[in-house]
Amino acid sequence: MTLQNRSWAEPYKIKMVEPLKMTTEAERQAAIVEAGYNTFLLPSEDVYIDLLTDSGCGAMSDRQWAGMMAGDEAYAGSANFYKMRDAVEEYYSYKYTVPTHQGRGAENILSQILIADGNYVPGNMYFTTTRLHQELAGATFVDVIVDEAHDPASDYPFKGNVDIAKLEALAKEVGADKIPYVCIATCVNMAGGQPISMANLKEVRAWCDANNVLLVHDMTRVAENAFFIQQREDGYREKSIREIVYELCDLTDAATMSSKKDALVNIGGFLAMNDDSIYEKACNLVVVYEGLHTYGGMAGRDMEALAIGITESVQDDHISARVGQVEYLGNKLKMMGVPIVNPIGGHAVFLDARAILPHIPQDQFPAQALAAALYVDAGVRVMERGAVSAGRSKETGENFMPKLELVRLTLPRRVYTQAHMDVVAESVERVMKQASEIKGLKFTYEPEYLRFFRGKFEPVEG
Ligand SMILES: Cc1ncc(COP(=O)(O)O)c(C=O)c1O
Ligand SMILES: N[C@@H](Cc1ccc(O)cc1)C(=O)O
Repeated sequence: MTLQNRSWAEPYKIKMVEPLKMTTEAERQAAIVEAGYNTFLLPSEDVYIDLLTDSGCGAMSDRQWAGMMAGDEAYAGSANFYKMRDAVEEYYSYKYTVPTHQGRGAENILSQILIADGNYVPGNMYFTTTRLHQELAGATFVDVIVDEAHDPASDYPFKGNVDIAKLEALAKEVGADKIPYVCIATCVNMAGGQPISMANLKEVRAWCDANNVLLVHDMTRVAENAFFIQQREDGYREKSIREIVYELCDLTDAATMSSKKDALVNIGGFLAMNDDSIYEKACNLVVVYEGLHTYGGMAGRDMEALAIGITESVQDDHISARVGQVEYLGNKLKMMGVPIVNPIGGHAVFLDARAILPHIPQDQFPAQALAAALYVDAGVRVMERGAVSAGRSKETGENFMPKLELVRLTLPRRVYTQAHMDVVAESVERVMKQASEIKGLKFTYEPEYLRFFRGKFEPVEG
């Protein structure tokens, strides 16, 4: 893909550094026990290379930091809000923008506006917070992603695609009038950072039009999706990321955004749409949950940084280096024989924990155990994305047992170097060699909502 015969380098240079703390293996062993084998509960000071998430932990540019000084912290009508709103319209096509403190704030408001009790919301695989807000608003989430997305070994280039036959079957079963909207994520997080193709999104759009159903876009990683379209889809090779991002957004009616990812800021999000009646309802609700409709929980300076981040996020050089670094790590792991989700994703490399730890049954959470072992080996923090994340069925209370039992090595944007990636890959290789010594885990504490964030575990003995 981007890695041709010549070497490439990041399109920036480093002008400020944050020292990292090294710890001993004994210290890390004590820290993971204290954290209940949950990497979310580790103090970040005890982490050497932090690949927990790509959310809010990217490096802002000097332009963005300069913009922070131009923060207009007026309670109402901040100049930075108008700049952010204009950037959303110019780059993402949506006419109306409602700021929120982060993505899930937007999900909450949108779900409350569009969902009625007993509705169904189809989507290209679930995301934890998105599904929870849909459920809290009274809907049942239905996965309509293509089957290939559930197979880590499949090389299918657009694993984020919707299987239109699944959408059609749902509408036949429950009635299209019970479907308020189809929820499409670009570069599907839980599928391994896998893109939806433009052609498929157009088909979804046509289906929505034919059935009088809205199309909502979780645009958290839209620029990464655009990069894969540019690389893989006929007719897009000569188009810029900026053009492709705009075209993707323009196919949809409304969007929720966690701007802590692709839009290169440390905090913030928004809800955006073209329909003025939805906008009016969103303005009514945002004042209840987030703040006035011109700040929605964001400081003026953060809205300024976001407006600038949007422009940087769609630059071709930026995005090819960003996805290129993920590819570099993924290819290195592949060469070492580590089983990972194929194709390599946009924001992360996903390890196939089932294949690495075949001796641990899924109800003993192999991905959680692997994430903990990786931390102990070299201080690299990663995240479980399997049965713990999937939670329990709201109907039966049973644990979901997803086909994908993964560990996610997530790359913050513009933060680490290739040397960090080498250290990470070597650690994964070392842990894999000792895989048979890793034990399964059981819950000692299970929170009611989004249990993966704060749950605690201990090893299953025997
Ligand atoms: C695909 C996707 N949607 C929504 C969210 C929610 O965003 P936030 O963490 O900003 O609330 C996230 C990350 O959490 C995400 O990765
Ligand atoms: N969206 C962020 C933070 C997050 C992590 C896990 C979640 O299930 C929810 C939110 C991420 O994907 O990394």
